[in-house]
Amino acid sequence: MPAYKRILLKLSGEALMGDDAYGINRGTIVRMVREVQEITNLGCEVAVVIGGGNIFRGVAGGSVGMDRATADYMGMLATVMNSLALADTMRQEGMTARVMSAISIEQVVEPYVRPKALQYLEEGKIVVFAAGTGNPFFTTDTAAALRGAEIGAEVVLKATKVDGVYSADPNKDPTATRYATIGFDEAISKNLQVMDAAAFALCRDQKLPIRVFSINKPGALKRVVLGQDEGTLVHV
Ligand SMILES: Nc1ncnc2c1ncn2[C@@H]1O[C@H](COP(=O)(O)OP(=O)(O)O)[C@@H](O)[C@H]1O
Ligand SMILES: O=c1ccn([C@@H]2O[C@H](COP(=O)(O)OP(=O)(O)O)[C@@H](O)[C@H]2O)c(=O)[nH]1
Repeated sequence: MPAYKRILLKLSGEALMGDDAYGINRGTIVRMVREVQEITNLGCEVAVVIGGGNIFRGVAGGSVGMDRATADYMGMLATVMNSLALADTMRQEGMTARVMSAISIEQVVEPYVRPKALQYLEEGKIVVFAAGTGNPFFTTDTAAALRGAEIGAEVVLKATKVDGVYSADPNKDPTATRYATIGFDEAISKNLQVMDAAAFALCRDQKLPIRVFSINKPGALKRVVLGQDEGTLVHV
């Protein structure tokens, strides 16, 4: 029995590269999709937000002198590409997915319309939310928090390159230790960078818990959905 009826899964765009230098690694995307299939088979309704860092990050564009908002729109378009790739891989694996975009690009994907997204979820289809929040200066983590709240998800699952929330960035500080659970207020006040403060604050206000876990650990997503101890729970 899954611990959750409806979840919002945030997949790292950057992790899609696998061991490649950029872009979408075939083996990696297929593996991610099969893990999602396992949890839909458990009877879980799944909505997905995927990042774009494997193709373009607004902060990176901004740092080389590009207009930040323009760079962010490029980042949002990168998430549309990843969303299309993800939904197509789902189709190949026998699942039904629908991509909905926060920015209108109607010849390519349908626009985000909340009641329609809810309908798809009730029909057992996987909904992939593309283009983040549709606004520059935000991230796909914020989009995950926003859409998670909108669809009434019971939890936001952040599948990322680290296996949880640490006391400091574990890639920079080898003495950092992992939290089993942490409150939103503590995560925000300690300025833990695993997710941006806007995403944390939105989830805190909506009482929507977040679980952070490794995207590279086989079976971790299923363990999380079954309510087993995995990664870090960020709670109210
Ligand atoms: N306190 C922390 N705990 C865990 N990871 C952290 C922390 N601070 C910074 N990080 C970094 O945050 C990264 C995950 O965030 P991000 O780059 O936004 O991932 P994603 O591609 O999943 O959106 C990790 O790879 C890690 O290096
Ligand atoms: O609501 C949003 C979501 C995303 N982005 C842009 O899209 C990029 C890709 O998303 P993100 O960095 O969150 O992807 P990930 O970390 O998962 O690879 C971001 O850097 C932003 O430039 C944005 O401007 N608004």
